[in-house]
Amino acid sequence: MLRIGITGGIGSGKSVVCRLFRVLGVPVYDADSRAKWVMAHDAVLRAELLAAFGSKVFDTAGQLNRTYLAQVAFQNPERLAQLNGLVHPRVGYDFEQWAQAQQAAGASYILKEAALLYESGSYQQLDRIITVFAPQAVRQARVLLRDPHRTADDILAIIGKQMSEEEKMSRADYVLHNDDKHLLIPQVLRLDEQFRRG
Ligand SMILES: CC(C)(COP(=O)(O)OP(=O)(O)OC[C@H]1O[C@@H](n2cnc3c(N)ncnc32)[C@H](O)[C@@H]1O)[C@@H](O)C(=O)NCCC(=O)NCCS
Ligand SMILES: Nc1ncnc2c1ncn2[C@@H]1O[C@H](COP(=O)(O)OP(=O)(O)OP(=O)(O)O)[C@@H](O)[C@H]1O
Repeated sequence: MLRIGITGGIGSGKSVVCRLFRVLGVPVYDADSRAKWVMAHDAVLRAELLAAFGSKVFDTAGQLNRTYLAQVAFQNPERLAQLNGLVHPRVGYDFEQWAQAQQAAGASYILKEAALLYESGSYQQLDRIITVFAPQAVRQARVLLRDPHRTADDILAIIGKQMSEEEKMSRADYVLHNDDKHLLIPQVLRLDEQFRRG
């Protein structure tokens, strides 16, 4: 069973691409949302987050306070490194369990979607990597529409914390162009055919 990673900067269109693969029946692991699930449910990690970031990290209902954590982490490189250091190993473990279950169920290949595949080191758990590319101006415009609570400055701060698109593309095995000039579906179908062949 091939393990394929899919990455790209904020707003590049990873989730949209993964939705297409899901329609084709491919199991997809969404690292960003699994990270949030693990942060909310893993008792050891919750205690570590509380110790590192204080009581505001969870709200009165015990839910992860994402707005607070985004403010702290995306504005301060040391705090972000600390957060990543706590969360990424747990997500790596969670992915490994999930991948083994998919293999046992007979999947021909699986996808792992993550904004930080290279930065977190999790590319090492994968056989091949796809980078989804869109120009920065397009990504910013898309995220402003998708996330009304984020300002242009918030988006720039997040972009500044991610590896450049050029570097991600040069390291990837495949690049999907998700600007307004290329059709996405034919690019996804070509890759799906290739991965099913093994
Ligand atoms: C700080 C948190 C709580 C903010 O949550 P919020 O819902 O506001 O934002 P969201 O998760 O949708 O992130 C927005 C975008 O920022 C980027 N991003 C997320 N985490 C990181 C990070 N650690 N470093 C750089 N960029 C990041 C991604 O492109 C992401 O899609 C959340 O991003 C988080 O828990 N991050 C740490 C865990 C992590 O690294 N997740 C990503 C891969 S496992
Ligand atoms: N080809 C496209 N045409 C129009 N809108 C698009 C296209 N691709 C993505 N979008 C829109 O742009 C926004 C960002 O896409 P998406 O959420 O898939 O990005 P992402 O790479 O998963 O971002 P993040 O790293 O923030 O999770 C979404 O609202 C999505 O619907």
